[in-house]
Amino acid sequence: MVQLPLQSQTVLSTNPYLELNNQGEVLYFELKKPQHILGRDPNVADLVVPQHWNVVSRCQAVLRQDGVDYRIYDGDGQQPSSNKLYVSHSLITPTEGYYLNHGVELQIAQNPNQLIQVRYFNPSNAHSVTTPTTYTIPLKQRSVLLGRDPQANLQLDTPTVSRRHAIIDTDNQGRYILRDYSTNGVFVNGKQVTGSAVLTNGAKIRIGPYTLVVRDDNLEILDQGDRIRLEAHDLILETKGKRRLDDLTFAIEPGQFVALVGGSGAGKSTLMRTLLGIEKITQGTVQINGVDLQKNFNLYRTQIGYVPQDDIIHRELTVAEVLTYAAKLRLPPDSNLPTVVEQALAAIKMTHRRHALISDLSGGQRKRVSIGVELLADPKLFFLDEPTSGLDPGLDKQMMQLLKDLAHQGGRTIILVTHATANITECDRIVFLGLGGRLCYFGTPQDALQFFGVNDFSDIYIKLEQELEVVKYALQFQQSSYYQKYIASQISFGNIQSTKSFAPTPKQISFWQQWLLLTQRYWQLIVRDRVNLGLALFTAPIGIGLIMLALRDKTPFVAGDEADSTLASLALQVLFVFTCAALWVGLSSSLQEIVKESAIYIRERLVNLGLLAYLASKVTILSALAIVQTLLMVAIILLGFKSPEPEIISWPLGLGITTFLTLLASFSLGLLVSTTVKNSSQANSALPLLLLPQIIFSGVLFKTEGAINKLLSWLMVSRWSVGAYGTLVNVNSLVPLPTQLPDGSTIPQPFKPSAVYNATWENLTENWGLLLLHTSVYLLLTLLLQKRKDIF
Ligand SMILES: Nc1ncnc2c1ncn2[C@@H]1O[C@H](COP(=O)(O)OP(=O)(O)OP(=O)(O)O)[C@@H](O)[C@H]1O
Repeated sequence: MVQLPLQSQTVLSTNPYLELNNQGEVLYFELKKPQHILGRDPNVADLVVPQHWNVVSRCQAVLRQDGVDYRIYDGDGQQPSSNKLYVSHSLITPTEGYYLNHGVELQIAQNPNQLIQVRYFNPSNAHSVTTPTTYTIPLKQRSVLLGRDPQANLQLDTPTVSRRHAIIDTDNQGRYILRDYSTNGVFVNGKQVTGSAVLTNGAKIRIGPYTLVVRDDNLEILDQGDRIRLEAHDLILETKGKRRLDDLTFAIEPGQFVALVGGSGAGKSTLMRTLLGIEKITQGTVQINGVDLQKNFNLYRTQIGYVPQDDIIHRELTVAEVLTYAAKLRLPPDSNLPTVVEQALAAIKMTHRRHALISDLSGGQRKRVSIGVELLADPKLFFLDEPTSGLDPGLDKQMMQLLKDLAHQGGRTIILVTHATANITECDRIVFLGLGGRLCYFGTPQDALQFFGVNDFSDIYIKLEQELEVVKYALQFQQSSYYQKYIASQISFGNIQSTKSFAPTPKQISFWQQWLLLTQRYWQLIVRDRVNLGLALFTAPIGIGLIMLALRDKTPFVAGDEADSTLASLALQVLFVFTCAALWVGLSSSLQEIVKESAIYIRERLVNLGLLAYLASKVTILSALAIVQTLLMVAIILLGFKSPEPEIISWPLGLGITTFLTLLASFSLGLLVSTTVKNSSQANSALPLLLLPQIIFSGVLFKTEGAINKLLSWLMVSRWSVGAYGTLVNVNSLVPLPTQLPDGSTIPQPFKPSAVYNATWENLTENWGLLLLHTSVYLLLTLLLQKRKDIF
């Protein structure tokens, strides 16, 4: 919060007066009478604004003297005005009005490109100063630093703002130039600044939640963004002809705690995703402080908190580690991370459990940590999808109270989906949806009981089981006094222009920073899961050790003194086991790796996670794992089997490269499957299905004859892996010379030499090249499929 002494404008007299600022055009009105009317129509109003100020209604507001000051009412004191009157984005009603103190600032309309600032001054009662919400600093002839730094000329103290976020200088033509040095970016007139931007008079600058405006030679805070009002206008969502949201209109005031309730399939989650800006709507708008959310999602993506139904935390980390990684990923690198993490821990009342592993926490505590992750960025608009599901009644109550406190004490607007109604009275408003996304009620929980004529909330669910009843109540609600009170009088029907949309290119910490962070986190997750790590490292060596036992003193890769017609087949079988072992461990180490954290990925991607950095961190750690797996496999093979004579390349080196490339291709295939399956159990079921064709079409157990079989074998990692091993061992050379029978014929050999195993460089590099090609194609497909999951 910026708190500075009021920089008052020209004082006209000692009488109270209003200052109206319409995008830089300023008017003053002295207040002398017991009642004044502000408006555009001279027949109605005595404080008349010019006709082209069409944001102002014909009768915009009534001011009635109240002691030495005035109280202001929206519209004519009975009917609201079109664009409404707000104080810090909270609606001022026609009937209750708002008491004016010296220095207070109101707005007509909300959209920063349209709104008119109204300031009230009373020089004779200036001691009752309220903290002014506006702060102006001069820009002329100096360098102005904007940021979180206490030394900044304009301190913007919120976690998503960098210490030195941007600097405004004057160039030699007298123009103001803004340079962006931040992590989360600067938007000027809705466009993201790349490097620098010229600021013209009236330019709107967005930095984190703040909206600033250049007025003449000053920079003014137009909105601190710490209070968010949300309006849904005529929301309709249809999918394949089926209506999922049916013309919903309502407004949620800053700091309200709101529950979306209704029967299963009524559309609660759909509505939440729509309000959150991540579900495309067929018709209607969602406005955040008067700005169309869907068209300006990037402006708000770091300002909105969202806790989906699934936990968005890794179970292998401790509470403090989860919060620290999330803070490093989401906040500017110059943030005071320990303090931010401490504050989040305190807000979720988990300071005492900071070192506990997430897997050791209860469901309610895990949910609290997910909430803590979102609180790091101090969002003023917060969505939660069923945060109390699975909690016992006591925990349900604690969670609802925690959320209520976060809303009321932190000034946050909190919207949650819930099925639990035991503590619904903690909410300020409930949105009751019926089948087909119909609005059956909007208002306080207490009035809901009256409207439906019941004593218990669960009875409302029973009443709304039948679609006919839903239609009846939706209509009844529209005609009720509750609709007038909670919706009609709260909605602004002004002509709201939507600000220009722009390409969604959120700025994020650099690729390398994200990669390093994600790699560190992934490494920690892998080493914490000791059992899986042990299986990943030792399964293949154990498998190979078992073959050694089975073969006893046979040397499959080296021909003995006596001709053995089965030796080549045996060598190929053993090499095939190497391939299968590498395939098995490669696939099983990677199949779960994307799907198991898909909820976390989707949430982090929505904030600022880079897809390339994410996949690169997976490939880095899995490659490191593959190197260790390779070393172990090579070591056991060298120990257990007599090495063949090197023909092209040394056996240990060739063995190592082939094993590593097989592992690389296998884990890439695993990642590809992990990105396509829906859940972890599908990933597990996929393993045999993936291995079977690799075994059948490897060319070892069956000859790959015919075009289709050949093509299929080309698509198998196993074919190229066993091809490379066979080339290194020179399997063809293990076939003894055919024994001639007295009649001149020869005894048929069990193994016919194949061109696939020709011991040449070309053959070896072709096999390795194809393994690399498989790897590249799988990773590219993984990237594309993962990209397709993006909401924007
Ligand atoms: N992606 C989608 N495409 C088409 N229809 C969908 C989609 N997602 C949900 N629906 C349908 O929209 C309706 C509302 O679903 P939604 O999940 O929003 O309901 P809900 O009230 O949150 O239900 P629950 O309480 O069971 O979670 C349902 O009929 C559902 O089948």
